[in-house]
Amino acid sequence: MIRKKLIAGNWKMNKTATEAAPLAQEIVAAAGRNTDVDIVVCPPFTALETVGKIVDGSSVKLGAQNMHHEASGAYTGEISAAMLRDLFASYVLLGHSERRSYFGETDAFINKKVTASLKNQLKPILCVGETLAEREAGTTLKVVQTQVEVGLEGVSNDDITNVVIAYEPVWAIGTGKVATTEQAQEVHAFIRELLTKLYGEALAQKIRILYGGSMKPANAPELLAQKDIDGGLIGGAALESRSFLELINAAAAAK
Ligand SMILES: O=C(CO)COP(=O)(O)O
Repeated sequence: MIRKKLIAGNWKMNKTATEAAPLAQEIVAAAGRNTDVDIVVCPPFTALETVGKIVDGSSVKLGAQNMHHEASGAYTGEISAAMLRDLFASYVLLGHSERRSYFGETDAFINKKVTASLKNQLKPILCVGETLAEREAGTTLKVVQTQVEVGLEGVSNDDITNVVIAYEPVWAIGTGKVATTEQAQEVHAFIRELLTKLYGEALAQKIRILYGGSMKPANAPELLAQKDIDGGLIGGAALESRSFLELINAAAAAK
């Protein structure tokens, strides 16, 4: 398989630094030498340093959940790419649906972050996905197309293989309602087609497209077996080491 599977845990606004440490230790102890699957944990900013020290030297990589696109300046409450790099983050989630819906992030704004992250050697995980209303209105593919096209504006052929896309249908996030494998594969294949149009077949085949939204050990094997599903972006099931490790094992088995 040309694409190595990637399992990323998005801890969202959960875990103090004190609480994050044992979770990170358990993950490193059980999977820190696993090289079959790329593993990323994305704790809140306040736990980045603690978790970063724990995963250092293991195969578990550190990711942040957001960043600002400017290098520095008067942006109270914000965090720059350089600040993340300084704590040894190598990935950053951008455009998560919770950022889009609660904090008004637009595709154009998210695009600035995508290009800024790449400039700073951070790998962006660009999150896209439709709401329930958009799915019911039949506009899923159109919505996802705009999110991908605008999100990736200005990203060069040299940089695109450092980008990860995460398809997270909003109606499946935290709801226990997972997309069917057909629904997920349809959108993943569509995104791959879009990437092929934008970057050509050879590069598009190298880009990882993750599924997110109520992915659990029980439904992961079937999702991860789909041709264009290259891993998972996990919320709830990433907050407990046992389920997160089961997902890593499911990805290793699916490769
Ligand atoms: O939003 C998600 C990951 O970014 C998915 O969350 P859940 O796995 O809790 O549905």
